[in-house]
Amino acid sequence: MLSPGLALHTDKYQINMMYAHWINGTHNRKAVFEAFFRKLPFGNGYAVFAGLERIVKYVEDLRFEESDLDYLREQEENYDPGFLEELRNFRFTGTLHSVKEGSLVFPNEPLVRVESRIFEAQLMETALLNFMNYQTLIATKASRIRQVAKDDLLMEFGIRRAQEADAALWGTRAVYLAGFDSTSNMLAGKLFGIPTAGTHAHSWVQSHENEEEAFRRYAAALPDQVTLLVDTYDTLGSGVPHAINIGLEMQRQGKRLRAVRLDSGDIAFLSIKTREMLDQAGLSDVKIVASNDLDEHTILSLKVQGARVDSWGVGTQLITAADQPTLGGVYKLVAREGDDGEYIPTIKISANPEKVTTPGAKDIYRLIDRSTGKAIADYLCYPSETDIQEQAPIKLFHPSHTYLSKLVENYVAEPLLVPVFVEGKRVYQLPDLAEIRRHHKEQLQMFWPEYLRMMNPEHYRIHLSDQVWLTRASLMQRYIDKGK
Ligand SMILES: Nc1ncnc2c1ncn2[C@@H]1O[C@H](COP(=O)(O)OP(=O)(O)OP(=O)(O)O)[C@@H](O)[C@H]1O
Ligand SMILES: O=P(O)(O)OC[C@H]1O[C@H](OP(=O)(O)OP(=O)(O)O)[C@H](O)[C@@H]1O
Ligand SMILES: O=C(O)c1cccnc1
Repeated sequence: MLSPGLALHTDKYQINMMYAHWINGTHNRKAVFEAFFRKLPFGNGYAVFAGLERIVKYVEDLRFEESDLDYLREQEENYDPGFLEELRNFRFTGTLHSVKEGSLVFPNEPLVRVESRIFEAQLMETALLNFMNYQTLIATKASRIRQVAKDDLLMEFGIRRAQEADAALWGTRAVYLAGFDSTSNMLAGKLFGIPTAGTHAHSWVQSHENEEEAFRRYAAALPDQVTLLVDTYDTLGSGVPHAINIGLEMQRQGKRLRAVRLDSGDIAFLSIKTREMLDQAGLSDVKIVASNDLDEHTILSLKVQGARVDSWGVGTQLITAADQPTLGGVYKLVAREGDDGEYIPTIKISANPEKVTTPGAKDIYRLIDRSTGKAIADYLCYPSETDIQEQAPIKLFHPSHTYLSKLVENYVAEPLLVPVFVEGKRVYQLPDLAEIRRHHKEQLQMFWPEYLRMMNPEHYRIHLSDQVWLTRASLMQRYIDKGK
């Protein structure tokens, strides 16, 4: 949105491979790639998928502009002019499936599946991962904060500390879809319809001779939304008493001081004292906002300490995912078109068993217990496998200790991947943010609290169908034998 023309928002090696495919005449061969991550961030029990709206817009607008072609021509003299002509006509003509934004997702399950000419699918890897990795990470962080804040108001304050403008904008959207109430980011408010909220800075107080007068003038200017920042000089000695004076003046005028904001010092102690002072002055309806480098850990700790905070302003730690600044999602080739037009499953072998990919284009289903309405496990199978769609009893087995299994019978199987583009045409209506937020809430209700807790959550299982497991095992064996 901020940066038009994203065809070159890619790594050079993608263009190199596109060129090599074109030279070899394999560029029109079909391929299937799947995007997934291997490890949950922040030690959380789930991640919140986000980034689809950005991906959809990217795919729809994916064109090489004349200036892109000029640049490529300058960069690489060896490029055949025919290749650049091919790029000039580049459009996404493939099929893309994706998980819906706001869904709870887990390691090693396909979140986005791209089936198209390898020429197209290869180019898209970089941008698609860039959008999915960042937005999913930030939505997950925000969802964690929502879990500990319970029903308190949550305001996003991060724009100034974000990794530049696009991150502030799309990060804010991710934060909102995962349950924050508002943002201070006006551009995000305008572009995405996110409610905006704000207090005032220390500079407002510093730009006046005295604090009380600064508060009075601010209240006079914006009487319907007054939150006064009380820590510029001395929170309990001057800030809160001055705010109380203004609150009482407003009361006499039939108006209401909304809140005071604490932005330094011991927030537990200061909020408890501030609450007492406000209550004693007859201002029980004035709320307390806290900010200052907060995250889910400090908020939880403050709640345990009995802090009397009604609303939290969270910036730096959230918008930068400071404790884990990347998700590490990958995009792997899982099938390629053979000479006869049939798909051949592909594998990437690794010494680390966790990094061996799962071959073949896969669907993913969430199995929901009919009697409790709660998720049992996610299930990966090939689209050709119909037992899951027919809700037949299904055997779930441990991927490495396959003798450990259980039969699941009374379940509903909800497909997680929905078609977004089919043969180049968008078939998915992007939901608005209100709907995505609703969907995220419904998803949370579908999981037992054990999976949602912030610390040491239960491990939610992803199971492979027999066929997927057998294909993976036989391909691994084939490559191990070849290596001997
Ligand atoms: N009672 C508390 N328990 C745990 N953490 C707290 C408590 N009160 C505040 N914090 C957190 O501790 C950190 C204190 O930050 P810092 O050391 O910058 O102090 P400060 O009081 O903000 O000082 P400054 O005036 O320089 O802003 C912040 O992350 C804040 O959210
Ligand atoms: O700490 P965060 O979670 O990132 O929340 C945003 C911070 O940004 C502001 O501070 P800053 O010092 O930039 O400006 P100020 O003078 O308005 O306090 C605000 O007062 C918060 O402390
Ligand atoms: O509105 C606020 O209080 C605010 C906004 C951005 C950053 N810090 C605070």
